[in-house]
Amino acid sequence: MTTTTPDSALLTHRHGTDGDPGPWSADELERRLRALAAGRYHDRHPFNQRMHRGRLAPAELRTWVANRFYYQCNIPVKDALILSKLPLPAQRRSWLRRIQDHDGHTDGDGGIERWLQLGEAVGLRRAELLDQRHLLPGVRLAVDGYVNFCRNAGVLQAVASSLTELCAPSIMLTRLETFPVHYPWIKSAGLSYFRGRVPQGRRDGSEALGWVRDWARTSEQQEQALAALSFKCDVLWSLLDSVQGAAGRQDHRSA
Ligand SMILES: O=C(O)c1cc(C(=O)O)c2c(n1)C(=O)C(=O)c1cc(C(=O)O)[nH]c1-2
Repeated sequence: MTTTTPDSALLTHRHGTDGDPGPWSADELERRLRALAAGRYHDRHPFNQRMHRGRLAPAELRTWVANRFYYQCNIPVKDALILSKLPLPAQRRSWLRRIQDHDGHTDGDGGIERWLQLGEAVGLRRAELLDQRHLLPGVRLAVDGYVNFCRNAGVLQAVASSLTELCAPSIMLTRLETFPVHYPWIKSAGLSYFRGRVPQGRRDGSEALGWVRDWARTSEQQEQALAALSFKCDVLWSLLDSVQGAAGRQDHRSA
């Protein structure tokens, strides 16, 4: 079992007077959101670290790809829930792009299709991903937890929970650099999901950050935004804890 770095100081510590600390400036809120994400992001998880150092066996990579598929499938679902909470046409138009990025405009494109191609490149048949036969209970719980969070939370918290995307482009670039070196058996075409997410993640992360800066004006709202991001870091971390646990059991069987 691995744990995330506790960072309750980021959630609570304020400089103020007379017991009424007052809200942070938008820049200070952004600094705290970025610091929280940088300290708790799943690029620090031992499973991702092993992946990026080329230490995963093909079966472990397949377990990760098959399980992450459930996350991929649910991203547009949670984005539809968020879209339904956005009050303005321009905001909904903009958020709609995220759903299209994953679902595509036709059957043959979009992020979910590209993840299926990644699956094929690591040796998984499409049917194996689509029928969820490899889905681990802990991964289902973590992803369903994220979707339900976005269903039940207010729009500020739901949008703030997507802010892990501030860190996602860099993890995509790490995979694009390290996979060809460490896993040359994976065809380059299979990595197109990661290529596509670099500009998409940058665009989405900065849009969501701008909205959160704008909306989180009170101390309570700012703390809600930080707590939402903290929760999302836990979702990603738990997902990898489950995948790592299953990979350990695979090792045990083959030992
Ligand atoms: O592979 C990753 O490490 C990673 C992380 C994240 C993230 O940080 O939430 C996302 C993605 N990938 C991703 O591909 C993606 O489409 C995505 C959408 C979101 C979101 O919360 O809206 N996060 C992520």
